[in-house]
Amino acid sequence: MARPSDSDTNLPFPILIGDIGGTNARFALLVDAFAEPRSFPIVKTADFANIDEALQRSILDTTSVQPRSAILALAGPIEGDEVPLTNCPWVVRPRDMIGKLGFEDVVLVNDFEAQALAIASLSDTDREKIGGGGERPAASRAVLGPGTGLGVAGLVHARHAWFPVPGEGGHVDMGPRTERDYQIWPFLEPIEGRISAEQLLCGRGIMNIYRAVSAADGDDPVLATPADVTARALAQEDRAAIETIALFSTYLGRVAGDIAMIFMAKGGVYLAGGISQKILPALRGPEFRAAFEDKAPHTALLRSIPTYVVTHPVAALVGLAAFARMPERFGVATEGRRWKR
Ligand SMILES: Nc1ncnc2c1ncn2[C@@H]1O[C@H](COP(=O)(O)OP(=O)(O)OP(=O)(O)O)[C@@H](O)[C@H]1O
Repeated sequence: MARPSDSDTNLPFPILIGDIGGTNARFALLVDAFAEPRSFPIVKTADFANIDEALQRSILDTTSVQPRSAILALAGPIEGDEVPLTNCPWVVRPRDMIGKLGFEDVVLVNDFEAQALAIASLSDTDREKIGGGGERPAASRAVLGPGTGLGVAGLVHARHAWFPVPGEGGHVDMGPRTERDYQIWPFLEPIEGRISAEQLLCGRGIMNIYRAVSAADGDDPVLATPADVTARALAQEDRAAIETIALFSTYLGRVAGDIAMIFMAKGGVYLAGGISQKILPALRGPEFRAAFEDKAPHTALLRSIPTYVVTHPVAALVGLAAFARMPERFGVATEGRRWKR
């Protein structure tokens, strides 16, 4: 009978690792602690009725290696034996994975916990530095990821290990600060009266800012998707789109600076999520870093903190692979989220 276990011992290889978001699921297989991860094509969650079918058809049917355990990062809170995903109809049932797919051991973690694991070990080829001082290898770090939503996590170094600290930091309050903010704010769409960071800093947030900029100027919004807005902005073709992405960069810098102060993240603040990579040229501009540093009385502190855009295409899998190989390097508690045969 599969039961949640509180044991923190190593998982048996081969280990399947997976990062399952609202839109895409990315998987890789670790045959042993030393081999390079074998990756599989990214699958669309909408193409499969459930995760078991996706694993069977896109992984298990395509390899002779039978994974003995799985570590899956999920976009959603992990509670109980049935875990529904945010923004996707899949429900992950570890007991079914053990009973039907041949796994002996299944661990579930939060998707931003996996992003935090990743930033412990990304090399310079997997990140681009956007300002700030030098590296401090043992200092705390933080990661923010604008994508379908806004994920946030800290990464604390203690007792020779890295401890990921996932939370709901994407839902902190945002307020107007500049004169232009005060013009735009009345037109932003709130949730129950509140403008949270996630109302601005995700795909939906790009549209929220774009429509508010247009409304504040008395213009009709003509662009329909976040990709349209960023494409026009990066091509310097549309005034409202250009301002939208400049404001997005400013607001992302403000929140990133706040998160840096909360975690005292002298080791750096990392921007993950699909959108950071897509607007990288804009993040290299002055707005992001200026807003990040504009934190009197702590301007000098913030100036010293490096910021990075994560450029690795599947960073969460890098984090999960590092954890699978050397769990003792990380303070990841598996109580209540590990199931064994
Ligand atoms: N070129 C683009 N510029 C800005 N935003 C974009 C662009 N293309 C897609 N988006 C938006 O990015 C969001 C998806 O982000 P991302 O790719 O990080 O997904 P995610 O949250 O990791 O999702 P998942 O892991 O569920 O697939 C969507 O809101 C989408 O509208």
